[in-house]
Amino acid sequence: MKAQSIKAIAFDLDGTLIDSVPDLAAATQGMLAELTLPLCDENQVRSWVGNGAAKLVERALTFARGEQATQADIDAAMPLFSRHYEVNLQQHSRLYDGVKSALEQLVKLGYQLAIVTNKPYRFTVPLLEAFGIAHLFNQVLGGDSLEKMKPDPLPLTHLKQTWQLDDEQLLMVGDSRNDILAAKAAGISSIGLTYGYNYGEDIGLSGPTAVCNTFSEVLAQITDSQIVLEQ
Ligand SMILES: O=C(O)COP(=O)(O)O
Ligand SMILES: [Mg+2]
Repeated sequence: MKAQSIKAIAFDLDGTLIDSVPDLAAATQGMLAELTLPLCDENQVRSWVGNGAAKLVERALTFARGEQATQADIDAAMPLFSRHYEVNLQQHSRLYDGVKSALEQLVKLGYQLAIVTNKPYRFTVPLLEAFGIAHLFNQVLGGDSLEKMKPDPLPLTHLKQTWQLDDEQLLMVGDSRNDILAAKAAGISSIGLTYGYNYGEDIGLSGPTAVCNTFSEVLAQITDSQIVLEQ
């Protein structure tokens, strides 16, 4: 499959465009403190991100209680986490280097861009707006926008249907095995980034079509006609 056939790109958010762990960690700490449970550290939170906010809360509670959190625990803690996170979405988070200019360049070149994140939708749009990149995306899918989230292919197959794209016309770019697994299950190519969060695991082990170390390399991969993405 050639890079030239790509028309649309689905970007993951946390660990791909935005280093969001500092604020996710602060919200997790705030939640644990309110529940008078032992606190965790930022590195632990980094290893818990990837399957949406409810899963992060479940992993934090399981750690703090020393036993598997029940659904009732999670349901009770979720509003606390959400309250802390929504007022501090971008206190300490930052866009990774080169992200904004590369996205602007891709839009200029005529690519359609989407966000396909496992983060709940209500946190996703304000975060994109806060960083001044919301207008660059034609579609934003949060982890709760459809019935299933990554690694299920549903958000990507939904995008293919909505935009009437063939498999080789859509590319997924992400930092987690969930992004790569979703892309594979949807039958599309993927670029795996090495700098994000992937449960401490090498993204190459998930078998993305290509691996990039920086966001600028992603732009080069997509726009450099020399480079062929082999499916
Ligand atoms: O919220 C998460 O757990 C991960 O979000 P992401 O899919 O944007 O990496
Ligand atoms: Mg991610």
